[in-house]
Amino acid sequence: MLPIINGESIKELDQEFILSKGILSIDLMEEAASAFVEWFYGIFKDRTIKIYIFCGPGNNGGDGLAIARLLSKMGYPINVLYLMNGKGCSKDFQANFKKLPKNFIATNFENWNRQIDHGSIVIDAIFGVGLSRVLEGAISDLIGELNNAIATRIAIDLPSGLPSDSVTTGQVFHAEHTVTFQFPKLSLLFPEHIQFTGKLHVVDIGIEDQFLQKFSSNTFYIRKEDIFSRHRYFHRFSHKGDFGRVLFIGGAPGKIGALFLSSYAALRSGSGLVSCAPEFEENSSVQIPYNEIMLFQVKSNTDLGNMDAIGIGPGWGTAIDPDYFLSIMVRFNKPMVIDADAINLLAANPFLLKKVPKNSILTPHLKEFERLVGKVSNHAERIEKATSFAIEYNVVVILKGAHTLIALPDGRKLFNSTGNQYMATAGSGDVLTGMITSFLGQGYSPENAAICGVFHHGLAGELASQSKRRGMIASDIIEKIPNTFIELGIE
Ligand SMILES: NC(=O)C1=CN([C@@H]2O[C@H](COP(=O)(O)OP(=O)(O)OC[C@H]3O[C@@H](n4cnc5c(N)ncnc54)[C@H](OP(=O)(O)O)[C@@H]3O)[C@@H](O)[C@H]2O)[C@H](O)CC1
Ligand SMILES: [K+]
Repeated sequence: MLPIINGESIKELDQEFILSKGILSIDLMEEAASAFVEWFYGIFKDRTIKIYIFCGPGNNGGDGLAIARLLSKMGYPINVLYLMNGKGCSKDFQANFKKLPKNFIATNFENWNRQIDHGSIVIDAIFGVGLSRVLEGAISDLIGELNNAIATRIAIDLPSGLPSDSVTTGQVFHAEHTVTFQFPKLSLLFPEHIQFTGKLHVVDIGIEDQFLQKFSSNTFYIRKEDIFSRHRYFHRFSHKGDFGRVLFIGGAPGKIGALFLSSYAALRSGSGLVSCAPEFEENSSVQIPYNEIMLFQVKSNTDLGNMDAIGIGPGWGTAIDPDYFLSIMVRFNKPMVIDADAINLLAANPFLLKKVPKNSILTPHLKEFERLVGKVSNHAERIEKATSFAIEYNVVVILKGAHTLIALPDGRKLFNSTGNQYMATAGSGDVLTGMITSFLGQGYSPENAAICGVFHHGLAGELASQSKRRGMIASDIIEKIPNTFIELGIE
């Protein structure tokens, strides 16, 4: 997985990397600029579009100058506006400034006529990971102006004003696209920063994962290439029992749809045998809308041990006796997936928390999470609380949202890269519970079930939204689960 390095260690990382490769820091800057330009040309093919590049005094500004040179060579009309500070500019900024072609328009921003043509592109190369304080005065005003311009805004590495690892308190550039180098900076993954980050693109500048690993051992970004090896593979003699026997418990009257969504998602994720136990009076008649799903009675059936995995909570309601939940955990006594009303039950009855089977997977949305751990004021605090909760109770915590966080019991934090805003729809979480439970039942470790479940869920949402956009519903996500296996080459 791709390590995420904190802002303070990035300078040290760059130094060590260039030393180990026998290259100069300006070579790495050139690599970064080329990676940006390759991304840029993939999207903005019209070479008559006017581009303004705002360059700060440090290496982020140096990137901007190198990009200006490369884009101008390709024929794009470029305007460079540079900002000096009292201490002068970085060495690589100066070197790239000298490399600008002779006929190039580069203006000190103090002499700028403050005009941005409508429909042009504004590239923010003012500050990156070297931001040392909140923006003030003329720079803050400039960012405010750029945010009001009728233009497409693109940030290089980080939107200016955004600290790398914490929540911002000041003025920040509002990017439509952020193109970040090698790995996402942590703050780009915070939901409160989505308005600044826009669409996030991570571009490779040639620093290998093994090299990055030396600078971060506990925070990672999950990419497509991390998934293949985490799956189990079956052969033509595999029996339906090999694909797991899973049970879903939940679905009180009026909320039974949640239980069916989880169950159906498990079938589409490859489970061999799927049963569901709705919270109805025993022997009352319940119509299951899918022929492949069996009905199961939990209360009269003492033996839960022949289930490979249990997903509990979707639509369970608020009237559940905590001792009943306890009896299920004790009878099953293996990792289970705990969601929705089952999480609320844990929060309301802390004695139950200590009884949760080790390595179980909890999948709270942000409100359910607060019920478990108390109020949190921002995402940085939420990440810390999820991590300590996972360690304390020896469970996997999946904090659902943009860039879903998987907090593992050994303290590692994994951020997901798939999914989009259209997935914020009723039942989307129930689908995720179904998928994770399915993988757990197919014999995956809790860690791999969580990673594969979260990644495939986001990918299924991306695929479904291609034709459905904001009209996408949870069942559409389920229908695309099989395509995610095809897309990733999973047998
Ligand atoms: N491996 C990589 O990821 C690479 C990254 N590159 C790019 O380099 C930047 C980081 O460059 P750095 O020079 O360390 O920092 P910045 O350019 O972001 O900013 C430093 C200058 O900005 C001044 N500063 C900082 N905060 C403020 C502020 N609030 N107001 C005014 N001025 C500010 C700072 O001045 P100080 O007074 O704080 O010293 C510096 O002058 C990274 O983000 C990438 O874009 C490389 O190109 C290649 C590899
Ligand atoms: K920037």
